Amino acid sequence: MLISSETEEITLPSTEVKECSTSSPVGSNPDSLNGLPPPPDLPDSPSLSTIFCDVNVVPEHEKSQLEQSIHKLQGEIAELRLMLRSIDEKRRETLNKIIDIKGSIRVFCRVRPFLWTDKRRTPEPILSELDRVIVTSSGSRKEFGFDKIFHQEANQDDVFVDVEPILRSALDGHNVSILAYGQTGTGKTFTMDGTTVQPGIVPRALKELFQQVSSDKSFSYTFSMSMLEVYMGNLRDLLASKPALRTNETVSRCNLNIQTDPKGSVEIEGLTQVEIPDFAKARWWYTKGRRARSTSWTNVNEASSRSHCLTRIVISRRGDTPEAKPKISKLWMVDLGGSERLLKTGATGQTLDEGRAINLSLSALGDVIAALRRKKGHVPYRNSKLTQILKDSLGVGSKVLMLVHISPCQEDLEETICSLSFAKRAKAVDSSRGLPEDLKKLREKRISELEENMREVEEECQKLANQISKAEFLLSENRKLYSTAYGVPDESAEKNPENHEEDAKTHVIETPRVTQKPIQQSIHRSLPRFMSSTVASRERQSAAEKDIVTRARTFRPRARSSTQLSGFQSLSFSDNRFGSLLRHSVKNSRFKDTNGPAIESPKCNDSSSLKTTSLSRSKVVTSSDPNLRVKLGHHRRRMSDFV
Ligand SMILES: Nc1ncnc2c1ncn2[C@@H]1O[C@H](COP(=O)(O)OP(=O)(O)OP(=O)(O)O)[C@@H](O)[C@H]1O
Repeated sequence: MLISSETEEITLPSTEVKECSTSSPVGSNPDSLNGLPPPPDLPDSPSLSTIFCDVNVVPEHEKSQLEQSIHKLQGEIAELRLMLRSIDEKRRETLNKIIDIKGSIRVFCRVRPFLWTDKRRTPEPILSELDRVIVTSSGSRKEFGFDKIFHQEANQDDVFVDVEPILRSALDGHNVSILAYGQTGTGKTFTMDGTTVQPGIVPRALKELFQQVSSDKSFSYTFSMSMLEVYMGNLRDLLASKPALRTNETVSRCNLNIQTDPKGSVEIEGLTQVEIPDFAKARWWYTKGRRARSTSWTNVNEASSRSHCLTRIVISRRGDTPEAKPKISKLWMVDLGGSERLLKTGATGQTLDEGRAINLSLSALGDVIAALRRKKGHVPYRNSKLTQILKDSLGVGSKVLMLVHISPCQEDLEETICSLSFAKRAKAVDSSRGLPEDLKKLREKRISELEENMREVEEECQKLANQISKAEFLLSENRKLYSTAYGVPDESAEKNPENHEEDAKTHVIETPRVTQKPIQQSIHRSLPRFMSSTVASRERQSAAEKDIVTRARTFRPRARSSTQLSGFQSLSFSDNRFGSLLRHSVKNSRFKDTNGPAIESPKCNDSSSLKTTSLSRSKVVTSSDPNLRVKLGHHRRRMSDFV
């Protein structure tokens, strides 16, 4: 009768009588599901047809046939989902095994190519091989081993290929940290943010997350994003709505508190957390955060280049049943502050303080990672704000990826050796290096077996996902038809959240702050006592806030500028899996193309940030150290690449 997977495709206005097919409803034929042609690119599929009939001539027995078909399809979809869930479970276990064998803390090294400003000398001091870097300095030779090395010619794609599996882990429910470490100017920001034409890890990861969940039929996911900066031991919210300058809010957003609950989960009080329903919204917020960082850098002088910039994606994964508790995981992507040797730069005053703060926190990070790697009992998380924030995403059950960046230049050699030594410490012990040859071979063999296994399971998952997509399409067409023919409202369409306008809104969730008076009482009621701030800690906080205001005033710019980043405008990754199916069949689909303009999100609440003004490019460098001044000037030029 109405829609068949067997008849030729005929699409007619819904209520006109053109033809009545005598074939059975969609899905009632066993071939309609099991013999589905992969993948379900529906517009080109010859097996589907849409034939609309006049309701007045539809015989009663066909109504029940259609009902049966709908019922059957529902059952088949449920069954397929169950199968997919169990195969997906296998996939997750396999991936976890691979990551565990390779090491849950992986350290990669990326060697920056020579820039036109570099003085190139031969012979070059750095030689990078497959899994080691050899440094030759004044006749001595040092070797540093890594899990992976990206040579000077490696591009952003090459790097992302090795980052991708850890993102899958984040979707599977593990907390994940991706950290870019290295001397100033070695390419940390390039690796994490990238440029318009060469997007880095963060924009690619955002795109990839949405792509991966669009094909995941066994769970539903929601993402939310936060961005913050750690400057001189203080936390600054980068996604907070822009308050008027000099208000208390400006100050309070500069010093957020970190809380840990009894289960060890870390939360940052008052930190803005925005829902990101799609990639377009995600990149809008990310651009906003990046802009806030560069603004702070111009307003409070070198702040952002002398700070750690952290992007957090909170992933909430739900199963089929609404009553099941969602699994929450965190993905941190961190552009660490540049590691400098202060004696060498001869920094003084503010610059010295900043350098010290960064070095202290980096060394605390190194201590934590080394302790975790050695599986030592005590892990010194409390030694810096950075490690306190990342506590639940560095430890047991988490996956850590550190990308150490080095310069290829002779004049940076000492810094390079420091960075490589840091990496060596972080990767000490738990590595295949030092293992006997036969054990190494066994390990490699096991990894390739698991990877092969993983590929098979992924193919299986993909097949099932395709079948579910097809079955869902058939179901929705049958439902539509039923509703048109018999005047019964299509309940599933009403329930579908994709049809809800509300879904398009951006929700800003803010973790409550204990320092805000009206919220304070409820916090005291809801938080365990040990998590509430004490009088002493509040005093410390208000002293720190005053300090920040003083610093901000001291460093008020002579010419204020703001940089508008448009790093994503030319991003275009293709989702070739279901794109055409959904473009043609499902309105308002979550698969829809997200390559919209970068700074455009009319649905976002913060209208102020939508204004794009003509921005001054003048930048002031006020470092107390002449050497550093040159470096920072250089850095600013690099920052302006994003303008
Ligand atoms: N792999 C690369 N390919 C091409 N250019 C690169 C690469 N890595 C870095 N660069 C260039 O080198 C310069 C310095 O890079 P970047 O600003 O990312 O360094 P950084 O380590 O983040 O510095 P800072 O610590 O000061 O923030 C930039 O102009 C960047 O475009």
